[in-house]
Amino acid sequence: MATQADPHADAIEEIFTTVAALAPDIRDALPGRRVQNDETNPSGETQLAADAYADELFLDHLGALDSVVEYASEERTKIVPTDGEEETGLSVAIDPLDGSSNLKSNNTMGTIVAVYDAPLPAAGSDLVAAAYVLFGPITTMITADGDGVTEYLVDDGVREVITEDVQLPDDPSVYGFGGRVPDWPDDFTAYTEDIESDDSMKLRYGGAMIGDINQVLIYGGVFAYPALESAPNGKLRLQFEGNPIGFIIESAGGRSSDGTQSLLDVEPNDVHQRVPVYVGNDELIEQLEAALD
Ligand SMILES: O=P(O)(O)OC[C@H]1O[C@](O)(COP(=O)(O)O)[C@@H](O)[C@@H]1O
Ligand SMILES: [Mg+2]
Ligand SMILES: [Mg+2]
Repeated sequence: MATQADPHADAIEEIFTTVAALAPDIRDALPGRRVQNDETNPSGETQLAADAYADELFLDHLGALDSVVEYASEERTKIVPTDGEEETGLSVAIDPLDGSSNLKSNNTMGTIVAVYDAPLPAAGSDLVAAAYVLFGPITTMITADGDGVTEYLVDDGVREVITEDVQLPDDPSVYGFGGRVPDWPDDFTAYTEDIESDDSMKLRYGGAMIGDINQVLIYGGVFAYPALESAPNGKLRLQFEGNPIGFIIESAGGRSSDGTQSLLDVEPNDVHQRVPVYVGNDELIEQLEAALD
C-alpha cells in the first residue's frame, strides 16, 4: 500500500478531486437516463443509458490527466491507453455506476474507482488508492490512499471532510448477502445461519454493493456476494469492485476474502474476471473462511 511519502500522492489527489467534481454531473444526468440501452456490457448485463454516460464522462476527464496512462471500465470491453506520463502514470479502473439496476426503483447507487500502479489487469496488491462516491440521500465519498480512510461530504463537486481515519466499529451489527438463497453453496448457507442466529446482527441488503459496503464501514458487519452453485466466481468483478472494496475495508481495519485469501492477493487474469467477495469485521471473515474451508 502507498504511504504518506508516496510519490503518487499528488496524482491520487488529482484523481480523487476529478471524481468528486464529476459527482454533480452524474447525479444531474440520472433522471433522464433510467432507460435501457440496446447494449449489454462486457459482463453480459443490460446497460442503462446512465452507465454509458458515466463511463464516457470518466474517460473524458480521467483520461485527460497526466497522471493516468490507462483507463478501464466495467462498461467497455477493452482497456483504453490514455495520454498520461508513461514513466509515472497510474492505471484507473472504474465501475461508473455501481448498482445501476437500483436506478429504476430510485435506490442507492455509487461510483467506484481503483488506482493501480501497474498495467491492467492488476492485482489488489498493486493498488495505491481506491475510492467510492455514494449517491444516497446526500452525496458522500470514501477514499483510501494507503494512509487511512476518509469520509467526505461532496458538496457541489467539492470534498469536505466528515471523518478522518474511518475504522470499522468493534461491535458489528449488519449483514447483507447477495445471490439467490437456493443458489448458495451449503457451506455458505451454514455460515449465514450462524450470522442470522446472532441476535446482535440484522439483515440489511440494498442491491448496490456500494450502499451495502458503506453500512458495513459505518456500523460494522459483513457483506458477501458469494460463490454460487451456478456461478463459482460469483457476480462482482475483481478490477472494478472486489479489489477497491477490499483495499478500502482492509485500510479501515477490516478484512477481505475470496473465500480463502485476501481479495488483494487474487491473481488477475482478465480485466472483467469475477470473484466471490466477502468483506467485513476481522472475526466475521475469519469465521467465514473457516466455514468455507
Ligand atoms: O441484483 P443482485 O443479484 O442482488 O446483485 C446486486 C449486486 O450487483 C451489483 O449491482 C453489480 O454492480 P453493477 O450495477 O455495477 O453491475 C452490485 O452493486 C450489487 O452488490
Ligand atoms: Mg458494480
Ligand atoms: Mg456498474
